[in-house]
Amino acid sequence: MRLHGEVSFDEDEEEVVMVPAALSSPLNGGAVAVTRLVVGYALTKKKVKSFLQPKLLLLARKKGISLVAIDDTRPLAEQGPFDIILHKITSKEWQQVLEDYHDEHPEVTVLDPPNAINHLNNRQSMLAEVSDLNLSSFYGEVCTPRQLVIMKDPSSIPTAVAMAGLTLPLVAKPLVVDGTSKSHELSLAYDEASLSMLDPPLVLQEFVNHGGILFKVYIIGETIQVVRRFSLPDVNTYDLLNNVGVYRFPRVSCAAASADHADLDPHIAELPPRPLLEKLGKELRGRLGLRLFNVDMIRELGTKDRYYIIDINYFPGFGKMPGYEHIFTDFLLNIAQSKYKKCLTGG
Ligand SMILES: Nc1ncnc2c1ncn2[C@@H]1O[C@H](COP(=O)(O)OP(=O)(O)OP(=O)(O)O)[C@@H](O)[C@H]1O
Ligand SMILES: O=P(O)(O)O[C@H]1[C@H](OP(=O)(O)O)[C@@H](OP(=O)(O)O)[C@@H](O)[C@@H](O)[C@@H]1OP(=O)(O)O
Ligand SMILES: [Mg+2]
Ligand SMILES: [Mg+2]
Repeated sequence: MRLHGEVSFDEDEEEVVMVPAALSSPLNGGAVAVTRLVVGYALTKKKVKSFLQPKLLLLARKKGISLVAIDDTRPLAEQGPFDIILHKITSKEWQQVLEDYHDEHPEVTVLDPPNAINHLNNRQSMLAEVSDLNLSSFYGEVCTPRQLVIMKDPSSIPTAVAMAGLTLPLVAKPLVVDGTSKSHELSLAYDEASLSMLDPPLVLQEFVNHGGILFKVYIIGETIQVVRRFSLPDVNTYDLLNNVGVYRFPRVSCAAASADHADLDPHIAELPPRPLLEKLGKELRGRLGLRLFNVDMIRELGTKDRYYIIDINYFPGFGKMPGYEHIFTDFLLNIAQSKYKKCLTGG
């Protein structure tokens, strides 16, 4: 933990600095050791716009957190010093820079480790940790839709699907998630023959009817928050018998509005039980080795507690989460406090 160690009196301080409890140390005459937490960020322009909203910047400033843009054209070692680095840049070069920097500066918290994030950049590995989760059946069942990975040769898809015994309709998703809009282009395939029109590499996932509502579960460290979003509508037998072909969707989730204040059937709107979400968040945090992500969850239509996880995203659109500025700044301060405590106890 880097303590910048300036000594000042509250009333003389130009900026209002709320010194985190574990970091403040009263000195003679009521002065406090002013501590600044320096958080470097390497984010795309789009992410900076959606995440670094004025309300977050203002609160961070009040709490003594400096958010500093990392210049990726300059060596990282020449910038900072940083206490924490936030990042969502998928290039191999950046990941190497970050790993080298972390080897040199293990005291800096990197949120999160690039190799752990990489797990979420592939729609097969992202769900692997979920498929053997064993959440207590008391709270409900959490699983993933059956899916098949197709690497190449579209003409082989109908046979591969039949052999795997997947049930139509199927959602086709690009295998790799690399931040491009192309990696969010989905298709819904109604019949086997049309599957050969798809463009591998992709995953084919069974479509699960869920009443058109999706639960976005945001995880920021130990805090979990869930919101409702409109999702794809259910597909019934009539639709299945009367539709052929592949329906393409540019980016479903981006267009999906919040359904938190919509007048919905209570069976469909009911949020997943809190204990289930707590357990899920804790398990996934540990298994994925990540602290900043969200999980897209749906409840199978007609069931009370059968949930499917269909997507996991690293450093998602936290700016859309109500009250994120408080949760995120507290999260950063907690990291600093635990490091400081460790430092004091020599741990
Ligand atoms: N197996 C499924 N069954 C039912 N609906 C699905 C399924 N998979 C995806 N969907 C619908 O399609 C949407 C987009 O799918 P998904 O979340 O996998 O894509 P994404 O591009 O990774 O989204 P995001 O922008 O959240 O990263 C979901 O939010 C949901 O509405
Ligand atoms: O667009 P937003 O900022 O809100 O965030 C979206 C984010 O885009 P960004 O990282 O470019 O911001 C996406 O990341 P990539 O896969 O494209 O890298 C993905 O994580 C979505 O799930 C996020 O939406 P949410 O799930 O929170 O609704
Ligand atoms: Mg999604
Ligand atoms: Mg996604």
